[in-house]
Amino acid sequence: MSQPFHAGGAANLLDSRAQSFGFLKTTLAARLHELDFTHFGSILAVVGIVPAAFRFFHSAWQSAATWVKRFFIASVTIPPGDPLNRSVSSWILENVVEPRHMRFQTARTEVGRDLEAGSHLKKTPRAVQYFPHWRSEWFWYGKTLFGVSRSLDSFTAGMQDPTYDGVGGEELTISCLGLSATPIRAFINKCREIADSKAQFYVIIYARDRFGLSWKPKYRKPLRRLETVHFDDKVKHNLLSDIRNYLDPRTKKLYQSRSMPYRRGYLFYGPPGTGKSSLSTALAGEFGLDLYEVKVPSIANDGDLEQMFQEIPPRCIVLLEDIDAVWAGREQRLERSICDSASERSATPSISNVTLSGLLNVLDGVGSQEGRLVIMTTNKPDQLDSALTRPGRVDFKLYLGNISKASAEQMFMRMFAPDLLSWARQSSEKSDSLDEHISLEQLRMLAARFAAEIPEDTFTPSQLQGFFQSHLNDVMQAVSRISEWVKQELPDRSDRHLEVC
Ligand SMILES: Nc1ncnc2c1ncn2[C@@H]1O[C@H](COP(=O)(O)OP(=O)(O)OP(=O)(O)O)[C@@H](O)[C@H]1O
Repeated sequence: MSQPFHAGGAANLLDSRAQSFGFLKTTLAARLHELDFTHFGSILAVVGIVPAAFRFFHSAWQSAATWVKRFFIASVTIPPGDPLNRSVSSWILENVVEPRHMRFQTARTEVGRDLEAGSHLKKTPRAVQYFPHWRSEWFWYGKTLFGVSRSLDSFTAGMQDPTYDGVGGEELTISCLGLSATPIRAFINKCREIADSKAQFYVIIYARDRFGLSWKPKYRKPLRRLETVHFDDKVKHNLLSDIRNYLDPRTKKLYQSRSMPYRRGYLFYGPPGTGKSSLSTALAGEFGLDLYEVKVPSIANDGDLEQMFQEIPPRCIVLLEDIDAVWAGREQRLERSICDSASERSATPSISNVTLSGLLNVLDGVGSQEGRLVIMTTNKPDQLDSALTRPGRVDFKLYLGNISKASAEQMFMRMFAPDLLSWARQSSEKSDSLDEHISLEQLRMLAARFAAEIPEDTFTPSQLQGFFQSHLNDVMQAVSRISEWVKQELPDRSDRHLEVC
């Protein structure tokens, strides 16, 4: 049943509201009567003066700061992208910015890393990276107070490049109180020493930035020891002594005193997956050199190539990978891009306008720099122009081929020997399981048994690496399954060979 409507209740409510408004009205009227309007004038005058006073103090502060800067502050500015910038920025991040737990941060989705927690899901959530958003900081180093400021103009643009890790890409200015920049130089040197001592465990690979305007450190790869790249020991020894001799400062003087250009070129050739790139990176680590990756097909013209080479420092490795592919198929690609419709054309990979003579010119032309080590790699050495491989441009040719029995044995030891340590630890914890673990001597015997199954010069090292990847957890299984794997792979190889023919 519906409730009856009581008009009396509503009327009471209206009455009580009317009473309270009346009370407010009378109180306000009484207060306004008491007010002296001359006070309003003073309040307005004070309020009007505040901005003017603020402007005055602000400009006084700025002039004082400029004056102090001019006479009492020394500063050093480091341009963005310079390796020194990275060294100093890393120190400041680690020792000043991160401990202060900045409240302002920049976040972006990390490329190439998924959150492991979600790996059971079909669509794995991607990890998020956070970067402190700092502009200027003060800090003590020893007994000196330093200031550091960072120009953030390029920071947001740099963040759009997934390979940029937020370190070293912005102009830095370090300052300190005093009339000399010596304390800043000492500080910068210290940062460099620390960075160098850390970098000895990494190879830094430089590549052109997205716009092709400057060199940027693209990857920091953990050092790969030369022992992990398997090929003929004698050839390896010759290669190493050749490079060691070239990098010796006495060789430079000898070359210069005899008016010979101080350059050395290397050509690594052989089938795909035989270690040409791996060897280049391992050599950079062995000799403590940075590696500059030159991708000729993505360079617009000879002028850009020349500019790139001019910006490469003298002591480093310049790597030109798959050099045969640069001009191969260019005619077909050109034809295709002329015939294709506009939309299809935009999807066609860009065609390099770099000419062979442009490349020869940067390698050993009149204006080319000296002291570098140029490595070219190719799968098809016979397709290279003889001008590119003549002595002076290529001084050492190295063939990397299929794996030998000896190298297969070394590879086996490399795959399983690191486990010896953990086996030893486990066996000391559980004395009853001692028999299950293998000694170094036993492992050597297994390696010999394994290598005996591998036909000489038949499989590429990367093929064998693929086999190890699926048997890493069980050394005995690796030995027992290898003959079966060889049988499986061999017919495949002959089929493929027939197809190619
Ligand atoms: N000689 C080798 N010793 C050890 N590992 C090797 C060797 N050759 C290849 N590998 C392994 O195989 C993989 C591919 O090697 P890499 O890229 O160096 O070969 P590549 O000859 O440069 O191939 P491509 O010509 O296709 O560029 C790497 O993971 C590497 O560890």
